Amino acid sequence: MADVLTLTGLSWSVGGSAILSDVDLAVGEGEFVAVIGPNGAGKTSLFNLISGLTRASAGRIAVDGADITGEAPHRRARRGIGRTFQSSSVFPTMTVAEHVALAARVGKAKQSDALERVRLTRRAGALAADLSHGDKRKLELAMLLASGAGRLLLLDEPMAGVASGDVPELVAVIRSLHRDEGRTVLMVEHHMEVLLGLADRVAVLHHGALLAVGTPDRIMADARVQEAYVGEAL
Ligand SMILES: Nc1ncnc2c1ncn2[C@@H]1O[C@H](COP(=O)(O)OP(=O)(O)OP(=O)(O)O)[C@@H](O)[C@H]1O
Repeated sequence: MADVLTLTGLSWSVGGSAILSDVDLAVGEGEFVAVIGPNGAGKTSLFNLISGLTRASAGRIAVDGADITGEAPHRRARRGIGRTFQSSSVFPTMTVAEHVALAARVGKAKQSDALERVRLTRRAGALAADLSHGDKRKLELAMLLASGAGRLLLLDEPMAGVASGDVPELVAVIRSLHRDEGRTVLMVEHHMEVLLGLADRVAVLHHGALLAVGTPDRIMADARVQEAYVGEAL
């Protein structure tokens, strides 16, 4: 399995504070890696570095072996890096179909079946403002697919704010993008029960450093991980 994403000694400091320190992680083609860690561990900061929103202070980010550490976000998107954010980013007064059409135009990719693949076709004519949180998440995924930036998906807490009854369907959509379409996924998620059925490996961040990487079962049984989560549910 070739590595799609390779992080080497990746570090990020702000105003003299080290937020991420010396992170080494290789993600294989088609792999699903969950990123967990207590609040403030640096999970979103890691995604910001990979997607190019912030620049690394030290270390290297490579995609398919090419160094992209200093590359602009839009060039990373062209390499297939697609990212979602903790809070939904949709335009309330545009319909679902208009969102996907816009994403397809930006990316010059085919709009085709993006809505079908995220199971949102029946809401094509709805205004984004009228969607449930779960459907907004699906729309964001459809936009990534339509834009062509979905070979390496960075999903930042996609279940946040989603009604518990809608979680299984969203998990099924994400699983299908990974298993059926072979997309590589890096996903921040707090709920281990969600990750157990999805992730090949779990990477644990703690105080900006990578504490452990392993299968979900091994990570749940890891005493160092349990210690890092003292006072928080794992
Ligand atoms: N632009 C910034 N300037 C200063 N400090 C920052 C900045 N961005 C993040 N931080 C700090 O870096 C640390 C890591 O933040 P980050 O959002 O990456 O954590 P997280 O693991 O995603 O947390 P959560 O689970 O709460 O979303 C926090 O202490 C945060 O306050």
